[in-house]
Amino acid sequence: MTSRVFVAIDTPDLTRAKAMADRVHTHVGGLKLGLEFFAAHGQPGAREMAGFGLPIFLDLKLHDIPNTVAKAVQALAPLEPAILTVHASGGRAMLEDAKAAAPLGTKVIAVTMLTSLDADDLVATGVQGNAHDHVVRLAALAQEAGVDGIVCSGAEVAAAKAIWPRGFFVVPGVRPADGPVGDQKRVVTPRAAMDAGASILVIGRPITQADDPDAAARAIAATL
Ligand SMILES: O=c1ccn([C@@H]2O[C@H](COP(=O)(O)O)[C@@H](O)[C@H]2O)c(=O)[nH]1
Repeated sequence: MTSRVFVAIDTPDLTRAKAMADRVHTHVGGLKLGLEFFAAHGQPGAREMAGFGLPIFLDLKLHDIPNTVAKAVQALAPLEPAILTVHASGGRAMLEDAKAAAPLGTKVIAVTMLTSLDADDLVATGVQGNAHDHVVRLAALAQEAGVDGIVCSGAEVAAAKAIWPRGFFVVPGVRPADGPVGDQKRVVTPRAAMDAGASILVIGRPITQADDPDAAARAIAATL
């Protein structure tokens, strides 16, 4: 079965990105390219990474007025990414326009509450309620807007799936038991995220910063 792990290739160094993808590409289901990589290498870099033959997840977390996001999605369309992210908090019209502008084969996925945030961060940013309530509220908005799914932590995925059984659930903030969490605050293990209903997992540093990235990717796959 194809792996449900997308490895986050978070580096501005194209040579390093390609070397990492080369090492792990037989143990993962896709490559996630985010702001760090795309800011450095843009569409030509994404095309080079597509050469590994794995689905490309463009994690650009677009967040602007509807017209600007729709035009950005149109500009990205030639890459035909398997997955493209926007921020759910951009609002319903922005989500609708992003989905309308995306190629048919691209899943548009709305980021709800970043996994690097916790309850205190919600208070500090003026958001009412806890992480669970915030994620479920934004999942409902994303579903109504017609996008394909959401990004949330493994702690909320079961609740989001309960209101959106056919949604596609992307779970980052994944850490093998007792691994360093770094800047992530809402973390779960790969197994727990899958058991809770994740469609795919996004895993970066536990693989890419391991002494032996292929062994780390294989070890994670073995727990799923
Ligand atoms: O809420 C979110 C949304 C996206 N991410 C991205 O996932 C990876 C996680 O990397 P790790 O090294 O496994 O922490 C990274 O590219 C983030 O931009 C997220 O972590 N949380």
